[in-house]
Amino acid sequence: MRDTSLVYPVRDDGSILLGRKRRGMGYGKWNGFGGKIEPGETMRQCACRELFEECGLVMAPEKLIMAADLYFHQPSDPEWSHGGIVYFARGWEGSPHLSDEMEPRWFRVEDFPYEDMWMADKVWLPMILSGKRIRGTIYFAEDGERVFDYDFQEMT
Ligand SMILES: COc1nc(N)nc2c1ncn2[C@H]1C[C@H](O)[C@@H](COP(=O)(O)OP(=O)(O)OP(=O)(O)O)O1
Repeated sequence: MRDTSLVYPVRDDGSILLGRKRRGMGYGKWNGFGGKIEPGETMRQCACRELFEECGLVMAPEKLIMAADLYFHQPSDPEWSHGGIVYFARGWEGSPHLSDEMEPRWFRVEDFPYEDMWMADKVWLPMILSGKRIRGTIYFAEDGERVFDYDFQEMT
């Protein structure tokens, strides 16, 4: 699969915008906003395009804050495996709205709905929410859901 972007907008009070996926990969799960990179785009441009398409927020690519460089690896299915660059966003324009792809809602970090998110999020999201910048690989089982291993390094 092509590499992907994933953006978590953060308000001044620390709450974070998640979206419940309304179609496609991760259907029904709460996640950040993002998608597959298109030819000719940088990953930052991809992240801002997807953020706008999925909830209407307008963000300048250079203002995104990179938080993680991940590889979602399913050894049994190389076609599924893909990279994911994760950003925080602050200082966007506009207000989030429902789209064909996402139902947006603000969450306090302590109220994150991990039971309705990708299982692996429980492992790496708390690291970046605590201010670490990480690079690493998450090894998924054949179902593309369960996690059987992971390996992260902190980026300096
Ligand atoms: C497998 O682990 C994952 N965890 C999390 N938290 N997010 C993930 C994982 N794998 C993919 N994602 C993210 C990356 C993207 O933001 C979306 C998937 O993007 P999608 O397939 O919807 O990409 P689009 O380009 O929007 O797709 P179409 O235009 O083809 O519908 O999930």
